[in-house]
Amino acid sequence: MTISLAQLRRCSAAVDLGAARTRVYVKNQGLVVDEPTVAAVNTRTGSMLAVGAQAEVMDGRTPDYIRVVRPVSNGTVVDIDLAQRLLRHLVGDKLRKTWRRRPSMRAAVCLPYGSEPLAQRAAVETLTGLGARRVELVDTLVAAAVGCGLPVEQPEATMIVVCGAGTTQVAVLSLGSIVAAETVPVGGNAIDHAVIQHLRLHHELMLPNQSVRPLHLMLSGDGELTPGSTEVHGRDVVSGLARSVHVDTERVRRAIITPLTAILDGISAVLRRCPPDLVADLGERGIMLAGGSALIPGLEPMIHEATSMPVHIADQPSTCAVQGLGAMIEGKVQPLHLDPMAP
Ligand SMILES: Nc1ncnc2c1ncn2[C@@H]1O[C@H](COP(=O)(O)OP(=O)(O)OP(=O)(O)O)[C@@H](O)[C@H]1O
Repeated sequence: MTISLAQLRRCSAAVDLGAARTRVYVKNQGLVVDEPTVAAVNTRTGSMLAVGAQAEVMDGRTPDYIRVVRPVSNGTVVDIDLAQRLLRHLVGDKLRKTWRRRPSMRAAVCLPYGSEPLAQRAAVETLTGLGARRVELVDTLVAAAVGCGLPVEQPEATMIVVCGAGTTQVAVLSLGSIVAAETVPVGGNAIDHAVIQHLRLHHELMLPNQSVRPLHLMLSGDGELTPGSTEVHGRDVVSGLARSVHVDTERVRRAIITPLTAILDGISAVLRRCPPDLVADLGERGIMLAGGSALIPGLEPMIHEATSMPVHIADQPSTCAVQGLGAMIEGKVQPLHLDPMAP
């Protein structure tokens, strides 16, 4: 199947069903949904109690009969029915009106590089269940590169690293296609896990999931602006009581280096497989970081130090992929030869 820009231009909506967040771009409206891919379900009745940010704050705070679930794992829809119900709630009237007006509605979905046919089928079924007559699949790496404003259609190399929640995808693109790519099973979740383990080991403190993000924010920024230590609240591992500790921010930064090295390995593997001409281009242009985890403190300088290449973080790293897909359905992108993925 060949996906052309002409086909994408006939789509009314672009969807990025991520493990952490779901984003929907509607033609002529822009980004209408950017919410956590989370639903709270009543296990007794099967009814959905909350979705998105409302459901996320319930995580870890629910009684037995309520479960907070994520229907997407590593970019793959693992529960089609739940994903459809979640999307239906999130888009609400925003998309329903558009779809009612256009019964032959088409949608574009971005999927991780190298997605299995089963994962592609699950994405297509999720969208067709919502009323889409046809679903176009686009590689997240291509969509994110377009969303970052990289000249992917030119005969020169561009390198993109999409750091998601469950995985990090690395690719070198030229002439609108992927020349070499790699998926590393490390993302924001692995970094959160490293922080939680560090506090468990060195401070005997169980950190609630909700507290990891504020800790990230304290770790980011340069050393002068970031305080040397920061107060964290959690539960004492031994007594089970609430406790606060002062955490050395530098030590937490060091604790997350180990999972980050896997991303460096992925970048090196892709560079090794690239023709020398393209690697020479990259020396000038550098590496573009996209995805929510591009903001992980220390990632950018670490990649720069390991590769000696310029490293840039996209302006809006979290929404690059869906914005790129949105630009394609709006017809704002120059002709390029997209790497198609058959449903
Ligand atoms: N400011 C920040 N600092 C550090 N990490 C962040 C920040 N903002 C978001 N993240 C991390 O980014 C991840 C979410 O990124 P993104 O929204 O790109 O993922 P996704 O597309 O849903 O996931 P995937 O690509 O794995 O399906 C989360 O793990 C989150 O912890």
